[in-house]
Amino acid sequence: MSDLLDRDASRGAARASRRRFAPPQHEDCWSPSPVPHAEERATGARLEARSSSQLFADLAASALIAEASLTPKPGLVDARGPGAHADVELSHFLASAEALRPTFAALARAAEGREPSQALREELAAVGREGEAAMFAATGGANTHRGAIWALGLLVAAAAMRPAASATDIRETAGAIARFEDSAARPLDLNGARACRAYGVTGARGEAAAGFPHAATALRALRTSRRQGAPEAAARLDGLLTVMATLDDTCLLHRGGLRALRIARLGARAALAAGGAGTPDGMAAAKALDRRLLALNASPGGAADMLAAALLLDALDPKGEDA
Ligand SMILES: CC(C)(COP(=O)(O)OP(=O)(O)OC[C@H]1O[C@@H](n2cnc3c(N)ncnc32)[C@H](O)[C@@H]1O)[C@@H](O)C(=O)NCCC(=O)NCCS
Ligand SMILES: Nc1ncnc2c1ncn2[C@@H]1O[C@H](COP(=O)(O)OP(=O)(O)OP(=O)(O)O)[C@@H](O)[C@H]1O
Repeated sequence: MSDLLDRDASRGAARASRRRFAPPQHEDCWSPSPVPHAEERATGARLEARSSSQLFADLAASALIAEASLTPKPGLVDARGPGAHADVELSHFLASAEALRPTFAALARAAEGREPSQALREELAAVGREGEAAMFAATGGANTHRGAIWALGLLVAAAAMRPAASATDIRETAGAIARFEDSAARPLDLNGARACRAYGVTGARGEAAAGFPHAATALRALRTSRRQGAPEAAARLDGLLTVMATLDDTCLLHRGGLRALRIARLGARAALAAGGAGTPDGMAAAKALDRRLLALNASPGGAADMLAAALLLDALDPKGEDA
């Protein structure tokens, strides 16, 4: 895919000119990401043998690093620069992912041997909020991963409760936890909640309560593109685009309203219809979408979280036929 990109633009020039689909500065932006690959991924048996909170935490952190490092991505922070975000770049995302390992391990420990319940939901929420504090400490106050702590945190907890379960079982268990109310939640008026009220969507909470259907969508798209021979980076970008095509992403809504959501959806569909990220036409369409999102200062952060969730599920259930 890299030969589809403008080879001569430097990252700085690309940022200045907003031509963000320039080639990554380092070729390793396109090399396989830290998410374990087939032979390295935990098989069901190995997962059981190594069933430890640290394994789950490492898989979750690897998924976050892989998502952030995937380059290019429309509107999002990646190895080329901050995308539509003023206050963060890739180094913040990498530092945040590292800082969150203890949080994911603690979530897994808290969930081991448990069933979904109100008490568990509230224990996980307390750990999740500590994770948010660790993220803000690591990034100097920037929100790199709040949505991702929520989604991957619930999935890690579910995976710890159901060792060697399928991706579908893990998603459904995570949904069952999310459907309990957290009575200790402070009434924070966050951007996502405001967008949910303003536009009548259910956002990150609704996605979780439904068992993360868009993580399933991303995983199916990722595996389909791999089967069709797409390079790994293109398959991951196809996963992201497929989620963008349908998700009610409150990150897009709060930054750019319905117009941004509509542009993101139509642009993602156009890139997929043109053949996806592994083809010249698909990449050209993704490149056009990136320019439009940057002009709107809009970023599909929720879709990025669903890609990270899919990469985690892929590592937890590498041989799964289902998603
Ligand atoms: C539920 C959370 C994400 C708050 O969400 P809210 O929508 O109110 O606000 P906020 O703007 O912070 O987060 C929204 C983020 O979710 C992601 N997102 C946006 N839209 C979607 C969507 N449709 N689907 C999935 N994720 C989405 C984006 O990253 C976005 O930035 C979360 O911060 C929370 O409640 N944390 C408390 C800790 C907790 O309960 N943890 C549980 C165990 S991990
Ligand atoms: N590569 C990425 N680039 C940007 N956002 C991402 C990326 N990966 C995941 N995200 C998600 O996007 C969310 C950040 O969205 P956003 O910047 O809109 O946050 P905010 O703090 O609500 O808003 P604002 O920055 O506009 O004040 C994070 O919570 C994170 O989970």
